[in-house]
Amino acid sequence: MNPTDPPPPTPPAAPPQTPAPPLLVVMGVTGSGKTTVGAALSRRLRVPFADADDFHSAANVAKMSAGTPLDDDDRLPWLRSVGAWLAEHAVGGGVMSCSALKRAYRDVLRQAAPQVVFVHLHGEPELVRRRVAGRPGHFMPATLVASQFAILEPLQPDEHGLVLDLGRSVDQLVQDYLAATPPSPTAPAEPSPGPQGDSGEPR
Ligand SMILES: Nc1ncnc2c1ncn2[C@@H]1O[C@H](COP(=O)(O)OP(=O)(O)O)[C@@H](O)[C@H]1O
Ligand SMILES: O=C(O)[C@H](O)[C@@H](O)[C@H](O)[C@H](O)COP(=O)(O)O
Repeated sequence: MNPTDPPPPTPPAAPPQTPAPPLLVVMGVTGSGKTTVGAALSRRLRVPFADADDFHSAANVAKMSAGTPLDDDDRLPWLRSVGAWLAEHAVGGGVMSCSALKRAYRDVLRQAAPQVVFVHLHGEPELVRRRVAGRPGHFMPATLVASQFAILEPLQPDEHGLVLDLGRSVDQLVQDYLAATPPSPTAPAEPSPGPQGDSGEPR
């Protein structure tokens, strides 16, 4: 190499790692607040929201409306369609509210979207029963709350997720999620929170 030759070009710096947008399943028994909190989280995180209630077959809805709990066979096709939505949103992120009561059900969802994070809203059965009894215009009777707690399997240590206290307000729960989830290194600085808490600003 001639000493007057220009130095070889340096390779371009690697672009900064942009973290994937969150892909969440807000899980828990009927009436735990999945729909309400899931929708608030999706606004805060600026990702699409879906409610697994809307993925049930008419037969499943009729069964629950009549006060009969679903069984594993009823739930499998439903979980597969919920998993398909998660897979479709794996890149852009999303929030799905889905009871996902058993480990095996969450395995179906993880198989479709391995990066999914579960946010379990957990709390007192009596508070949940009161909320379901007071919720207007929903097919789920309060009599099914007990059966949902009976089959609920909490997140296991190897499952990616966190547990939040459903007794807190919706704004508090959004903040609890954000506090438990470290901000990404490339995210802009957090603005000071407004008076209403859930400001809809991206994290
Ligand atoms: N954190 C909360 N604090 C007070 N009420 C809540 C809270 N989350 C949900 N609710 C109310 O409880 C009822 C059940 O909530 P919902 O989101 O429908 O639960 P799920 O989707 O888990 O069945 C609704 O009437 C809702 O307005
Ligand atoms: O697996 C089930 O038994 C159902 O999916 C149930 O868990 C779910 O809770 C109902 O769809 C009612 O809907 P909400 O949970 O929104 O009340």
